[in-house]
Amino acid sequence: MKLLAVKVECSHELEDGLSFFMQDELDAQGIESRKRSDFVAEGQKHDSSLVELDDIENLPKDLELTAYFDYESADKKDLIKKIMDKIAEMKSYGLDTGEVSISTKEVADEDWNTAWQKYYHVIDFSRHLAIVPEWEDYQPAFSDQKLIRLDPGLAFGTGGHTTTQLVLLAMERALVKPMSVLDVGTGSGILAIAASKLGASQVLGTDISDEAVTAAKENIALNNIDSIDVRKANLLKDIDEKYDLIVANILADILLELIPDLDSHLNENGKVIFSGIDYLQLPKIEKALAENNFEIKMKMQEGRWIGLLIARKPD
Ligand SMILES: C[S@@+](CC[C@H](N)C(=O)[O-])C[C@H]1O[C@@H](n2cnc3c(N)ncnc32)[C@H](O)[C@@H]1O
Repeated sequence: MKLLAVKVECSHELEDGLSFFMQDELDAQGIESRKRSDFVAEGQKHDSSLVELDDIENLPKDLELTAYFDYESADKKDLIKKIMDKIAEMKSYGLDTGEVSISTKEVADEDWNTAWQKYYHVIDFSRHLAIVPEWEDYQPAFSDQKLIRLDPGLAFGTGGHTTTQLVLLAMERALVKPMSVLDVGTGSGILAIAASKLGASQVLGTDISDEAVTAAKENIALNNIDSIDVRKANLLKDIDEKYDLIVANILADILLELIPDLDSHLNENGKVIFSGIDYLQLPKIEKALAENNFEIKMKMQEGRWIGLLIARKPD
């Protein structure tokens, strides 16, 4: 599928309002935000940093928001006009817009998937887990720290993205015994592999994308694990089994489709971990969960991303 990428360079003061507008009113399929201040903060971390400042090409002047639209149905001129009008409206509220420029380009879907993966180094994520690119050496900080070896290829999931890390954190909390785990939207397979390394008894990873299924299988083999299956599937359709833990790091609108099918795929006392939720989209997810008899046991936020640990409401 071809995508139209619309890049808006402006002041960081517009980030929330403009992201919300492009996602909710212009129907962007995804939004990537590059903010100078984030890179500077990452660059100041010690040697476990996810991003080396010196490696960054085209460090943004302030904020770069890139929204991705379906190429076939997008009307480029109309989108630009609506974005410019919105920026003018935000200026009239007294926001500093900075120096605004808008550019567009056509990209293959894969370019979007790999956009996160440019700066990929060892991530010594926690006491229990480190994520190690296939081509790098790493000496575990603890003798029993588990290594997730990865070559994400074209699939999403290097471990560097906040949304993935929120699931890893919640999984460390939730996996208190050898559980069966379903990883919906497995991408590179990172969460399925992490679940297995954290002691899951049996894991299924699914994805709608052929590239992801291939990448996940390769990464599972790289980690010498034989208790993980990978299957192409659209959310929970065509999945018959029940699981103790279901994890899904997918954008909020797709999670909304998944919620009604959760109950029939969860064992008794089963748990669910969601990530990929922009904080502006959280109310929709909270409402849908409540309507389907689920409650939020733990809520995590990093930047604008929300991760949730969820369970059935008690009877
Ligand atoms: C944000 S990535 C998450 C990858 C990995 N699990 C992680 O946490 O880093 C979302 C993944 O969901 C997959 N996906 C999107 N829509 C889907 C659907 N309807 N059913 C299954 N997978 C889907 C995408 O192909 C992509 O690999």
